[in-house]
Amino acid sequence: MSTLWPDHLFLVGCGNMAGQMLVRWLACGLDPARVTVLRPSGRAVAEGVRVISEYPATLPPGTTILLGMKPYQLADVAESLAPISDGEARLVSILAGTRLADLRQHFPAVRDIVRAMPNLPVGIGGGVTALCADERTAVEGYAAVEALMSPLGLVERIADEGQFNEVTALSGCGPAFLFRFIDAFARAGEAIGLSAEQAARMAMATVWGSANMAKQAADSPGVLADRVASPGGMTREGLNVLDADGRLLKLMTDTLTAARDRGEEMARGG
Ligand SMILES: NC(=O)c1ccc[n+]([C@@H]2O[C@H](COP(=O)([O-])OP(=O)(O)OC[C@H]3O[C@@H](n4cnc5c(N)ncnc54)[C@H](OP(=O)(O)O)[C@@H]3O)[C@@H](O)[C@H]2O)c1
Ligand code: PRO
Repeated sequence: MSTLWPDHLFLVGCGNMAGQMLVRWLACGLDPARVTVLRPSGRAVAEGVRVISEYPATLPPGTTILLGMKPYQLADVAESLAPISDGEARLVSILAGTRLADLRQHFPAVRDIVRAMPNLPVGIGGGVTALCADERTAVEGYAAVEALMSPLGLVERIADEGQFNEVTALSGCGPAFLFRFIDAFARAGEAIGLSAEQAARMAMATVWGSANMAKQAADSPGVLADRVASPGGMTREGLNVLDADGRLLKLMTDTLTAARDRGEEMARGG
Protein backbone atom coordinates (compact mmCIF):
# COMPACT_ATOMS: atom_id res chain seq x y z
CA MET A 1 0.00 0.00 0.00
CA SER A 2 3.07 2.28 0.24
CA THR A 3 2.31 3.99 -3.11
CA LEU A 4 -0.90 5.32 -1.59
CA TRP A 5 0.80 7.63 0.80
CA PRO A 6 2.06 11.16 0.22
CA ASP A 7 5.60 11.95 1.35
CA HIS A 8 4.04 14.05 4.08
CA LEU A 9 0.50 14.63 5.31
CA PHE A 10 -0.34 17.88 7.08
CA LEU A 11 -3.75 17.88 8.74
CA VAL A 12 -5.24 21.23 9.70
CA GLY A 13 -7.76 20.19 12.33
CA CYS A 14 -8.23 16.63 13.42
CA GLY A 15 -11.65 16.37 15.01
CA ASN A 16 -14.51 13.97 14.34
CA MET A 17 -14.06 13.72 10.59
CA ALA A 18 -10.36 14.15 9.81
CA GLY A 19 -9.67 12.08 12.94
CA GLN A 20 -11.56 9.12 11.46
CA MET A 21 -9.71 9.43 8.17
CA LEU A 22 -6.40 9.39 10.01
CA VAL A 23 -7.46 6.37 12.11
CA ARG A 24 -8.06 4.39 8.94
CA TRP A 25 -4.90 5.56 7.17
CA LEU A 26 -2.76 4.60 10.15
CA ALA A 27 -4.53 1.23 10.41
CA CYS A 28 -3.77 0.64 6.71
CA GLY A 29 -0.06 1.30 7.10
CA LEU A 30 0.55 5.03 6.85
CA ASP A 31 3.75 5.75 8.76
CA PRO A 32 2.82 8.13 11.62
CA ALA A 33 6.21 9.83 11.20
CA ARG A 34 4.92 11.18 7.88
CA VAL A 35 1.99 12.95 9.56
CA THR A 36 1.75 16.35 11.24
CA VAL A 37 -1.48 17.55 12.82
CA LEU A 38 -2.12 21.19 13.55
CA ARG A 39 -4.83 21.72 16.14
CA PRO A 40 -5.28 24.62 18.55
CA SER A 41 -5.74 22.33 21.57
CA GLY A 42 -2.45 20.54 20.86
CA ARG A 43 -4.15 17.32 22.04
CA ALA A 44 -2.29 14.12 21.14
CA VAL A 45 -3.72 12.18 18.19
CA ALA A 46 -1.93 8.84 17.85
CA GLU A 47 1.44 7.41 18.74
CA GLY A 48 4.17 8.80 16.51
CA VAL A 49 2.05 11.57 15.00
CA ARG A 50 3.48 15.04 15.56
CA VAL A 51 0.93 17.53 16.89
CA ILE A 52 1.53 21.28 16.73
CA SER A 53 -0.55 24.32 17.50
CA GLU A 54 1.45 26.94 15.59
CA TYR A 55 2.18 26.93 11.86
CA PRO A 56 5.69 25.84 10.87
CA ALA A 57 7.94 28.13 8.80
CA THR A 58 7.85 25.67 5.88
CA LEU A 59 6.15 22.45 4.84
CA PRO A 60 8.23 19.40 3.83
CA PRO A 61 8.47 18.77 0.06
CA GLY A 62 5.67 16.60 -1.29
CA THR A 63 3.19 17.61 1.40
CA THR A 64 -0.50 16.88 1.02
CA ILE A 65 -2.50 19.29 3.17
CA LEU A 66 -5.90 18.20 4.46
CA LEU A 67 -8.17 21.02 5.57
CA GLY A 68 -10.25 19.47 8.35
CA MET A 69 -11.34 22.45 10.43
CA LYS A 70 -14.73 24.18 10.17
CA PRO A 71 -15.68 25.89 6.89
CA TYR A 72 -15.98 29.36 8.44
CA GLN A 73 -12.32 29.16 9.53
CA LEU A 74 -11.01 29.03 5.95
CA ALA A 75 -9.92 32.68 5.71
CA ASP A 76 -8.10 32.60 9.07
CA VAL A 77 -6.37 29.34 8.28
CA ALA A 78 -5.37 30.47 4.78
CA GLU A 79 -3.79 33.62 6.16
CA SER A 80 -1.16 31.47 7.92
CA LEU A 81 -1.13 28.47 5.61
CA ALA A 82 -1.15 29.98 2.11
CA PRO A 83 2.28 31.66 2.50
CA ILE A 84 3.87 28.26 3.19
CA SER A 85 1.88 26.37 0.52
CA ASP A 86 3.66 26.48 -2.82
CA GLY A 87 2.93 24.83 -6.15
CA GLU A 88 4.39 21.54 -4.93
CA ALA A 89 1.92 21.21 -2.08
CA ARG A 90 -1.33 19.40 -2.76
CA LEU A 91 -4.49 20.60 -1.02
CA VAL A 92 -7.51 18.50 -0.08
CA SER A 93 -10.48 20.19 1.54
CA ILE A 94 -13.28 18.41 3.38
CA LEU A 95 -15.01 21.70 4.26
CA ALA A 96 -18.74 21.37 3.59
CA GLY A 97 -20.22 23.96 1.25
CA THR A 98 -16.81 25.36 0.29
CA ARG A 99 -16.27 25.61 -3.47
CA LEU A 100 -13.10 24.96 -5.41
CA ALA A 101 -13.17 28.61 -6.51
CA ASP A 102 -13.07 29.74 -2.86
CA LEU A 103 -10.16 27.40 -2.17
CA ARG A 104 -8.31 28.68 -5.23
CA GLN A 105 -8.84 32.25 -4.09
CA HIS A 106 -7.30 31.49 -0.70
CA PHE A 107 -4.45 29.31 -2.02
CA PRO A 108 -3.42 30.92 -5.32
CA ALA A 109 0.00 29.22 -5.52
CA VAL A 110 -1.29 25.67 -5.14
CA ARG A 111 -1.85 23.78 -8.39
CA ASP A 112 -3.54 20.57 -7.18
CA ILE A 113 -6.68 21.27 -5.17
CA VAL A 114 -9.27 18.58 -4.57
CA ARG A 115 -12.60 19.06 -2.86
CA ALA A 116 -13.53 15.95 -0.89
CA MET A 117 -16.58 14.91 1.07
CA PRO A 118 -15.95 11.88 3.28
CA ASN A 119 -18.34 10.45 5.85
CA LEU A 120 -17.77 9.09 9.33
CA PRO A 121 -17.65 5.34 8.54
CA VAL A 122 -14.32 5.94 6.77
CA GLY A 123 -12.78 5.08 10.14
CA ILE A 124 -13.73 1.42 9.60
CA GLY A 125 -13.08 1.46 5.85
CA GLY A 126 -16.82 1.55 5.18
CA GLY A 127 -17.11 5.19 4.23
CA VAL A 128 -17.99 7.09 1.11
CA THR A 129 -15.70 9.84 -0.16
CA ALA A 130 -16.82 12.07 -3.01
CA LEU A 131 -14.12 13.98 -4.89
CA CYS A 132 -14.11 16.87 -7.30
CA ALA A 133 -11.28 18.81 -8.94
CA ASP A 134 -11.09 21.55 -11.54
CA GLU A 135 -9.04 21.63 -14.74
CA ARG A 136 -6.06 23.33 -13.08
CA THR A 137 -5.41 20.25 -10.93
CA ALA A 138 -3.04 17.83 -12.64
CA VAL A 139 -4.44 14.44 -13.64
CA GLU A 140 -1.74 12.74 -11.50
CA GLY A 141 -2.54 14.97 -8.54
CA TYR A 142 -6.21 14.03 -8.67
CA ALA A 143 -5.30 10.34 -9.04
CA ALA A 144 -2.96 10.56 -6.04
CA VAL A 145 -5.74 11.96 -3.87
CA GLU A 146 -8.10 9.28 -5.12
CA ALA A 147 -5.53 6.63 -4.17
CA LEU A 148 -5.13 8.17 -0.71
CA MET A 149 -8.90 7.97 -0.18
CA SER A 150 -9.20 4.40 -1.43
CA PRO A 151 -8.57 2.67 1.96
CA LEU A 152 -11.49 4.66 3.38
CA GLY A 153 -14.21 2.84 1.40
CA LEU A 154 -16.10 3.79 -1.74
CA VAL A 155 -14.58 6.73 -3.64
CA GLU A 156 -16.72 8.57 -6.19
CA ARG A 157 -15.49 11.25 -8.57
CA ILE A 158 -18.13 13.93 -9.11
CA ALA A 159 -17.72 15.46 -12.55
CA ASP A 160 -19.98 18.46 -11.91
CA GLU A 161 -19.11 20.44 -8.80
CA GLY A 162 -22.62 21.87 -8.99
CA GLN A 163 -23.81 18.54 -7.54
CA PHE A 164 -21.49 18.60 -4.55
CA ASN A 165 -24.10 19.81 -2.07
CA GLU A 166 -26.46 17.04 -3.21
CA VAL A 167 -23.67 14.52 -2.72
CA THR A 168 -22.87 15.97 0.69
CA ALA A 169 -26.53 15.72 1.72
CA LEU A 170 -26.68 12.06 0.69
CA SER A 171 -23.39 10.55 1.81
CA GLY A 172 -21.68 13.20 3.94
CA CYS A 173 -24.70 13.87 6.16
CA GLY A 174 -26.22 10.44 5.48
CA PRO A 175 -24.74 8.61 8.48
CA ALA A 176 -26.55 11.05 10.80
CA PHE A 177 -29.87 10.33 9.10
CA LEU A 178 -29.29 6.58 9.32
CA PHE A 179 -28.14 6.75 12.95
CA ARG A 180 -31.33 8.67 13.69
CA PHE A 181 -33.33 6.01 11.87
CA ILE A 182 -31.72 3.19 13.88
CA ASP A 183 -32.45 5.06 17.08
CA ALA A 184 -36.09 5.66 16.11
CA PHE A 185 -36.47 2.04 14.96
CA ALA A 186 -35.28 0.79 18.35
CA ARG A 187 -37.40 3.26 20.27
CA ALA A 188 -40.44 2.23 18.25
CA GLY A 189 -39.75 -1.35 19.31
CA GLU A 190 -39.72 -0.15 22.88
CA ALA A 191 -42.93 1.82 22.30
CA ILE A 192 -44.77 -1.34 21.28
CA GLY A 193 -43.65 -3.19 24.38
CA LEU A 194 -40.09 -4.54 24.10
CA SER A 195 -37.41 -3.69 26.64
CA ALA A 196 -35.18 -0.78 25.58
CA GLU A 197 -32.01 -2.90 25.63
CA GLN A 198 -33.47 -5.78 23.66
CA ALA A 199 -35.10 -3.47 21.12
CA ALA A 200 -31.80 -1.60 20.59
CA ARG A 201 -29.87 -4.84 20.15
CA MET A 202 -32.38 -6.35 17.74
CA ALA A 203 -32.86 -3.13 15.74
CA MET A 204 -29.10 -2.78 15.24
CA ALA A 205 -28.68 -6.40 14.14
CA THR A 206 -31.65 -6.10 11.79
CA VAL A 207 -30.21 -2.96 10.17
CA TRP A 208 -26.75 -4.49 9.91
CA GLY A 209 -28.01 -7.74 8.34
CA SER A 210 -30.39 -5.97 5.97
CA ALA A 211 -27.76 -3.47 4.78
CA ASN A 212 -25.26 -6.24 4.14
CA MET A 213 -27.81 -8.40 2.39
CA ALA A 214 -28.96 -5.50 0.22
CA LYS A 215 -25.35 -4.75 -0.72
CA GLN A 216 -24.78 -8.33 -1.91
CA ALA A 217 -28.17 -8.97 -3.49
CA ALA A 218 -28.80 -8.97 -7.21
CA ASP A 219 -32.22 -7.41 -6.58
CA SER A 220 -32.88 -3.81 -5.60
CA PRO A 221 -33.85 -2.89 -2.01
CA GLY A 222 -37.36 -2.19 -3.29
CA VAL A 223 -37.70 -5.78 -4.55
CA LEU A 224 -36.16 -7.16 -1.35
CA ALA A 225 -38.74 -5.26 0.74
CA ASP A 226 -41.55 -6.93 -1.17
CA ARG A 227 -39.91 -10.30 -0.60
CA VAL A 228 -40.24 -9.84 3.17
CA ALA A 229 -43.92 -9.03 2.82
CA SER A 230 -46.19 -12.06 2.63
CA PRO A 231 -49.48 -11.22 0.88
CA GLY A 232 -52.01 -10.25 3.53
CA GLY A 233 -49.34 -10.54 6.22
CA MET A 234 -47.82 -8.34 8.89
CA THR A 235 -45.04 -6.66 6.86
CA ARG A 236 -47.46 -5.41 4.20
CA GLU A 237 -49.45 -3.60 6.88
CA GLY A 238 -46.27 -1.93 8.08
CA LEU A 239 -45.11 -1.04 4.55
CA ASN A 240 -48.52 0.47 3.88
CA VAL A 241 -47.81 2.97 6.65
CA LEU A 242 -44.38 3.91 5.23
CA ASP A 243 -45.74 4.07 1.69
CA ALA A 244 -48.99 5.97 2.27
CA ASP A 245 -48.87 9.12 0.09
CA GLY A 246 -45.15 8.41 -0.51
CA ARG A 247 -44.59 9.33 3.16
CA LEU A 248 -41.12 7.87 3.68
CA LEU A 249 -39.86 9.01 0.27
CA LYS A 250 -41.18 12.51 0.93
CA LEU A 251 -39.59 12.59 4.38
CA MET A 252 -36.20 11.54 2.98
CA THR A 253 -36.47 13.98 0.07
CA ASP A 254 -37.31 16.84 2.45
CA THR A 255 -34.40 15.82 4.68
CA LEU A 256 -31.86 15.80 1.85
CA THR A 257 -33.28 19.02 0.40
CA ALA A 258 -32.87 20.85 3.72
CA ALA A 259 -29.27 19.64 4.05
CA ARG A 260 -28.51 20.48 0.40
CA ASP A 261 -29.99 23.97 0.75
CA ARG A 262 -27.88 24.65 3.83
CA GLY A 263 -24.78 23.77 1.80
CA GLU A 264 -25.82 26.33 -0.79
CA GLU A 265 -26.27 28.97 1.92
CA MET A 266 -22.84 28.13 3.31
CA ALA A 267 -21.32 28.45 -0.16
CA ARG A 268 -22.80 31.98 -0.31
CA GLY A 269 -21.09 32.75 3.01
CA GLY A 270 -24.12 32.13 5.25
N1 LIG B 1 -18.46 15.40 10.95
C1 LIG B 1 -18.73 14.88 9.77
O1 LIG B 1 -19.42 13.86 9.65
C2 LIG B 1 -18.18 15.53 8.52
C3 LIG B 1 -18.32 14.87 7.29
C4 LIG B 1 -17.77 15.45 6.16
C5 LIG B 1 -17.12 16.65 6.22
N2 LIG B 1 -17.02 17.29 7.43
C6 LIG B 1 -16.28 18.56 7.48
O2 LIG B 1 -15.18 18.35 8.33
C7 LIG B 1 -14.83 19.55 8.96
C8 LIG B 1 -14.63 19.32 10.44
O3 LIG B 1 -15.83 18.82 11.00
P1 LIG B 1 -15.77 17.95 12.34
O4 LIG B 1 -17.12 17.42 12.52
O5 LIG B 1 -14.60 17.04 12.30
O6 LIG B 1 -15.48 19.12 13.41
P2 LIG B 1 -14.72 19.02 14.81
O7 LIG B 1 -14.83 17.66 15.39
O8 LIG B 1 -15.21 20.18 15.61
O9 LIG B 1 -13.19 19.27 14.42
C9 LIG B 1 -12.71 20.53 14.09
C10 LIG B 1 -11.19 20.50 14.17
O10 LIG B 1 -10.71 21.80 13.78
C11 LIG B 1 -9.73 22.21 14.71
N3 LIG B 1 -9.67 23.66 14.74
C12 LIG B 1 -10.45 24.53 15.43
N4 LIG B 1 -10.06 25.80 15.17
C13 LIG B 1 -9.03 25.72 14.31
C14 LIG B 1 -8.21 26.69 13.68
N5 LIG B 1 -8.38 27.99 13.88
N6 LIG B 1 -7.24 26.25 12.86
C15 LIG B 1 -7.06 24.93 12.63
N7 LIG B 1 -7.81 23.97 13.20
C16 LIG B 1 -8.79 24.37 14.02
C17 LIG B 1 -10.16 21.61 16.02
O11 LIG B 1 -9.03 21.56 16.86
P3 LIG B 1 -9.01 20.88 18.32
O12 LIG B 1 -9.10 19.41 18.03
O13 LIG B 1 -7.74 21.30 18.89
O14 LIG B 1 -10.23 21.40 19.04
C18 LIG B 1 -10.65 20.23 15.56
O15 LIG B 1 -9.58 19.33 15.47
C19 LIG B 1 -15.90 20.56 8.63
O16 LIG B 1 -15.40 21.45 7.67
C20 LIG B 1 -17.04 19.73 8.07
O17 LIG B 1 -17.76 20.42 7.09
C21 LIG B 1 -17.52 16.75 8.57
N1 PRO C 1 -21.14 17.12 8.51
C1 PRO C 1 -20.97 18.39 7.85
C2 PRO C 1 -22.08 19.35 8.23
O1 PRO C 1 -22.95 18.97 8.98
C3 PRO C 1 -21.02 18.11 6.39
C4 PRO C 1 -21.38 16.69 6.20
C5 PRO C 1 -21.47 16.08 7.55
O2 PRO C 1 -22.08 20.47 7.76
